[in-house]
Amino acid sequence: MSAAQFAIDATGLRKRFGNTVAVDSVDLAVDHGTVYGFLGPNGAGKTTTMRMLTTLTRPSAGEARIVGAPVTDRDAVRDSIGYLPEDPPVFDELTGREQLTYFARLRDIPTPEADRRIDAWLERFDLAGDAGKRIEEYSKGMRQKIGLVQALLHEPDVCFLDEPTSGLDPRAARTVMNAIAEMADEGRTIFLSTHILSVVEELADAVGVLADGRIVTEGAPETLTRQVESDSDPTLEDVFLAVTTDHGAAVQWR
Ligand SMILES: Nc1ncnc2c1ncn2[C@@H]1O[C@H](COP(=O)(O)OP(=O)(O)OP(=O)(O)O)[C@@H](O)[C@H]1O
Repeated sequence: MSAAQFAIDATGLRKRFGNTVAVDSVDLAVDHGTVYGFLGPNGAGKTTTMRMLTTLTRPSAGEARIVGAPVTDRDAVRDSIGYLPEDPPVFDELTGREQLTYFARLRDIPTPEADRRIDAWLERFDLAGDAGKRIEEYSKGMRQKIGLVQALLHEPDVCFLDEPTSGLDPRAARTVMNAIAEMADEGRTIFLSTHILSVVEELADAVGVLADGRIVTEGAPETLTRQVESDSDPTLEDVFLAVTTDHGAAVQWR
């Protein structure tokens, strides 16, 4: 593990598309070996932030580092990160196994080790029997599983996961959640963006809520829920509603 203080750190991160400020000024300091839940309404700027942190979009201003390496230096960051985007990049004409083998080559994983990891993941995700089918024949959930495996195959220090349980049946979603918890136990860092708050409630050590391109609240889930007034036991949903709307909310921020 690197000597960098944080797995992810960002200062004043900003992205403008023409007249649209997608990400305004985001500061982050995510500890090694933790799960960071990244929440926010549709259009808040979560994907754009993740694309900047994974070197896919260049920031308009500000800085970010992954395990100490600047995100503007793709070669320095590449091996440390894995990214599951909302629509995983897969080739319809390849089989599931071919897709993963192709990705393993791109990541320079030696073949025997790649085969071992691919077999283990396919087994874990109940995909072993379909590994020889072309991806065009896969269901949404099967594609999602392939996308997730290819994000994790090189065992990166920092994983960015956009809706990792989207489209998955409850058993597969549970497998993914267990895998995320295991990765954090191994010292990896997971930056988890999802609208499924129960997933964040279960897994996240810290939560940041983005609205209009800015982090409007951040902290441990139990710290955030303590700050919200609700008739029943406050949840992250109450926190989300309180900090992302200033009118009509059933809950109030203390
Ligand atoms: N390539 C682009 N060109 C122009 N505007 C963009 C581009 N990408 C994103 N935006 C805009 O930036 C803002 C933030 O979008 P982004 O996709 O980051 O939000 P999000 O929080 O991931 O939303 P969702 O939860 O719906 O996935 C939106 O207003 C969006 O229209």
